[in-house]
Amino acid sequence: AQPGAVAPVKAPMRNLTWGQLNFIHTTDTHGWLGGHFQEIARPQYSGDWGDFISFSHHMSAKADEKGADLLFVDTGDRIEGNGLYDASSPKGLYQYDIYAEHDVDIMTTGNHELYQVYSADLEHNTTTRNYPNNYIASNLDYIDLNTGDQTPMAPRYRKFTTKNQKIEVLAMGFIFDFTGNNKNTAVQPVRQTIKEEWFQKAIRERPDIFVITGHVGLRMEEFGIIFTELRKADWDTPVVFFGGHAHVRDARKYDSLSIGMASGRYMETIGWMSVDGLNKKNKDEVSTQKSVSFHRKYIDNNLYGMYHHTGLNESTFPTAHGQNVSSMIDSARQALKLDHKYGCAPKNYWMSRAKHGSEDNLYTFIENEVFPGVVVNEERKDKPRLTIMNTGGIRFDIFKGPFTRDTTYIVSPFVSGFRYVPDVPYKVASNVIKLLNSGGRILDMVPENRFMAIPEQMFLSPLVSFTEDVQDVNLELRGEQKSLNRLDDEKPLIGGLTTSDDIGDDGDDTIHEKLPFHPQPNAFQAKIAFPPDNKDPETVDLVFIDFVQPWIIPALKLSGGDYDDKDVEIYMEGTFTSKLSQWISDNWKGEC
Ligand SMILES: O=c1ccn([C@@H]2O[C@H](COP(=O)(O)O)[C@@H](O)[C@H]2O)c(=O)[nH]1
Repeated sequence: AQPGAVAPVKAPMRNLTWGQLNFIHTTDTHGWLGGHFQEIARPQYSGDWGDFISFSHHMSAKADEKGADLLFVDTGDRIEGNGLYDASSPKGLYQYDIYAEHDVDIMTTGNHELYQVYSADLEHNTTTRNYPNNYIASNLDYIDLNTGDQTPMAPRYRKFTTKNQKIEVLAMGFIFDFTGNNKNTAVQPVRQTIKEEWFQKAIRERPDIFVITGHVGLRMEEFGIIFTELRKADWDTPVVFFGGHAHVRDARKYDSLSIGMASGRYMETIGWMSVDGLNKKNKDEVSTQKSVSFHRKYIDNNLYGMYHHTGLNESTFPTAHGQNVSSMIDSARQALKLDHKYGCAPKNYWMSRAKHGSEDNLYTFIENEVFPGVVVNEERKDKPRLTIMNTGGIRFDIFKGPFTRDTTYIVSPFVSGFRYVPDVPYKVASNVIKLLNSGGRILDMVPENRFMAIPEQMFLSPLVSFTEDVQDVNLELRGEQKSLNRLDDEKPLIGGLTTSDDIGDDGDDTIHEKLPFHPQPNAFQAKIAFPPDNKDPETVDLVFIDFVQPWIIPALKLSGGDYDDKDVEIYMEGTFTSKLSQWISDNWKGEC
């Protein structure tokens, strides 16, 4: 763990089940290779990439002892969302080398690798080269902007035989039907990919198991499309899907021989999947087992759990390699001055643990405090303005205490700036936020409204429930101190991730108290420089974060405003991220 990391708390644990073929899955790590080592309220996620490397080493040795196999899968979004990636110039200066210390057997791309030309270039020039035999790009091409050449980012699929059990694996790696990628990549919609000759050939290869990985939420349609097509060609080969993107722990049953799992976000979760009863086809050592069983677990990323699952302890667990990687992270953090303090947060501000509109809600805080302080164009400062941002642009809670350079990128990693449409009739402008927050989509050709929201809410499992509308008293203590109605409840449970998936409620390796989860709107809005008499202004400047422009123009049109992209201008210089750290420096000057 990183120096000064919060110590994980002793907690009731569930054990892992091993099978013939086992997987460790990471996804949506978003640069959190240092782990959540300063998060006092949730100490159960404080392991770092070095601990994970030691854990991986011991689990591989265990697999060898058992004569079983263990494969490592990563399903993308390795970047954006933490100072370790975002604070360097250029971005990712330290991230790629630290990440590459881990051996991955099957790797895919996420949407975050593709938003910027620069990061897609790095994926092509660095990550695919770090993992030449493991990176798979079933529906993604790279475009060389100098020559115009379009080639697969990596092989479309991969077939290999495992070390111990000699299981033949056919692996693919997808990204969801993403349209926000930059000009140096091309994403092929999954419905088209399944018609490709290579895909039709691959699904007829009769391996012992298909491993379909992808930066795809399990409740999105893409895996379902692939599964249906695969089953038309092969009705009985087991299939395991590994997904991501939605930032949740989840598992889905496709049929009795198939399962999918997703393993959360931000290095909070290490996914575990074991498969047993595999029938090795056309080989001498034919297994006679007839039914396949799957076991999934969501491992909290901390040393307490890693000791538990490996049977090791503080002195026997760390490997020299793991310790070296922890030091690499520490050195990078020092070089990037990630602990540099901009100010002291006077209290906690929550994205989903508090209702929108309440004083503990982070979006409400930005609406009421930050936007009025920073959204100013000196030449138009007296003009009333509405300022709109999408909730998905804010990535993490703010905790009471130091607000650092790292916190800035954790809360707001993106490079979005402010644009505006000047002098919009108030009747038209004030309708926009209502349309952005309505269900469905504004127009057929723009992405669905929910793509503005936080990933955790974009594709909800029917099993997820929101917190009932109760008084939010002592919110910051909830989940950390309250005990659950358990028979052995002498010790209170620690607040953390609790999962209900298609398999049941026993997926989390650590038993936690459930934390509140309130639904948030797709976008939020601040009214700035409005007339003091509460009268509606005639016209306003409609200011918005550039990410939401694809929704703003159609919403204006639908509200009766005849605007298009040509009417949009830069409102002021600077990104939301830089404005946020400036506001914190100016306003949170206390001691902590
Ligand atoms: O520039 C950006 C990029 C993304 N977002 C928000 O993030 C989600 C996607 O998050 P994942 O981590 O890929 O799941 C996107 O839908 C937006 O809500 C953003 O605001 N700005």
